[in-house]
Amino acid sequence: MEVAVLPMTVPCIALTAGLIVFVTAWCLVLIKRNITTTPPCNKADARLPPGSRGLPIIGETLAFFARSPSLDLHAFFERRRRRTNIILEDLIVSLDPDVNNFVFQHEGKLFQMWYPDSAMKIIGADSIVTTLGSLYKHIRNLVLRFFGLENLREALLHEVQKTAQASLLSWLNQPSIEFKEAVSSMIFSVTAKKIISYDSATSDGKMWKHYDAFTRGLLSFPLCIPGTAFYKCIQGRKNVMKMLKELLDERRTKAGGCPESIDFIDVLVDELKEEKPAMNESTALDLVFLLLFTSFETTASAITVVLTFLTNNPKALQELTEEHEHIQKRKADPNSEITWEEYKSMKFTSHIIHEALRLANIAPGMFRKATEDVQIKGFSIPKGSKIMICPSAIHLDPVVYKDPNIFNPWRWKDIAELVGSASRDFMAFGGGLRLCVGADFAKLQMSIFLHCLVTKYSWKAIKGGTMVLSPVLLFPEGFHIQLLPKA
Ligand code: HEM
Repeated sequence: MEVAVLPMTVPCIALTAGLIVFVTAWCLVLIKRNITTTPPCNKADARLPPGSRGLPIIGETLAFFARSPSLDLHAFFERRRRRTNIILEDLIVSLDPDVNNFVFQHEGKLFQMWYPDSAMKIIGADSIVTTLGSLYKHIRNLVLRFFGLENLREALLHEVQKTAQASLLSWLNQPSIEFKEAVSSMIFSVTAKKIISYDSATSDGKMWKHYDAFTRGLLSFPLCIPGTAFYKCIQGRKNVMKMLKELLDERRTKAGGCPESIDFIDVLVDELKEEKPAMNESTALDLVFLLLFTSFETTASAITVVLTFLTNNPKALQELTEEHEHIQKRKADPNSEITWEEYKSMKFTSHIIHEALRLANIAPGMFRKATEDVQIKGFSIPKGSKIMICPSAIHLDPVVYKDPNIFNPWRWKDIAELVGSASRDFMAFGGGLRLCVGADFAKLQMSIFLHCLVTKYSWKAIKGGTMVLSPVLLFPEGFHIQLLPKA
């Protein structure tokens, strides 16, 4: 057993897969795949997790950031998986599924969400991430009014389908499109319409441009001086926030619109107008900023991963296509929209999505803080310790998933259907109380997009498509494809 204390700069995909954050922190790395189960111990007997300090100042930063040329477990984690090795002071990196599960199960009691200050600078100091207790529940319910199952069924199913069809058609005559960029913009137009009534056809594209600058800078070195990508990222956020503030002020002075055209920002304006508002303006604006961002960046990455796997797996593509052609054939009117029941019948599609998310580990780390002294498996985690939960350890565990590095959507046929998008062995959307609020929406968008794609089109890979972990998922050369009409 050893203790690893790492002063390091940690990039993490914070909330969702898209929230890539640079963090400068002193970290203790706890990583342990095979911690021996010890009998319940007295607090006095419990040991701090073992590990080792890295180099002075930089700790194990370089190893953590090193680019891994595949989706296999990142070398930084793999090395530690074989050791009994926990954290210590500020950051415990947990690769242990029992510990991960324990933390999720005790959310709000023994642990609470925590992200480092530098991450909060990017996602907003008053974001949903920092909210706790009844305010958190209130905000989560507000978000679910727009992105929960009822609204998915009543409104978003239709809107997602319409947008996917129009986007695919617009890509058809182009010699090459960078797929992730194109999908990001498509998704942004759906979610931004719901959140701020953004109309991609009439907009001047400024907000999308600022978000784009923000996203590109997220993976850069956090040096905030003019000219650097990180500086542009921060400027991108400032510009978006300015636009959102102007929009909020404008809506405040307007009389209420008709119920059908109410968007998320209208709901927030009503909240702020209350005599004792549950949230303040800053919380409202940070929420809108985060929702807009997470909703497109994460899902676009996920769809790109799916397309990459399908390109290299003709058998999976064929079974997927058959599933959707079957749905199409059973329709009385082939041009009618996908119904909720048809969407729910897309079983193989959901296997593809879960398999891609399992392998891609779009959100490689989730951060929590211990609010009490906690004993887990014979180790002591002192109150105030910060923990990074790493789902890739379980997603790539050969005991849980046979041949874990192989894309095998068929394995999901033997796995019990997930209740609420997560299980002890599947944490792509997190777990516990803080489970991703957009999980159902993301899966719906992916499924409907795939339906529209495989029933009408085929594609040819032109360039790129390589996926690497750094430790966040990257497409260093993008993924350029040509969309073709189906033969
Ligand atoms: C494939 C797509 C997505 C993935 C892989 C993903 C992943 C995640 C993960 C792992 C978390 C938990 C973070 C933590 O526990 O620290 C999370 C939280 C969150 N996600 Fe997603 N997400 C996706 C799509 C979306 C979408 C479409 C939305 C917006 C509609 C969204 C909004 C959020 C929000 C607001 C939270 C914070 C929830 C809370 O604190 O309770 N995500 N996501």
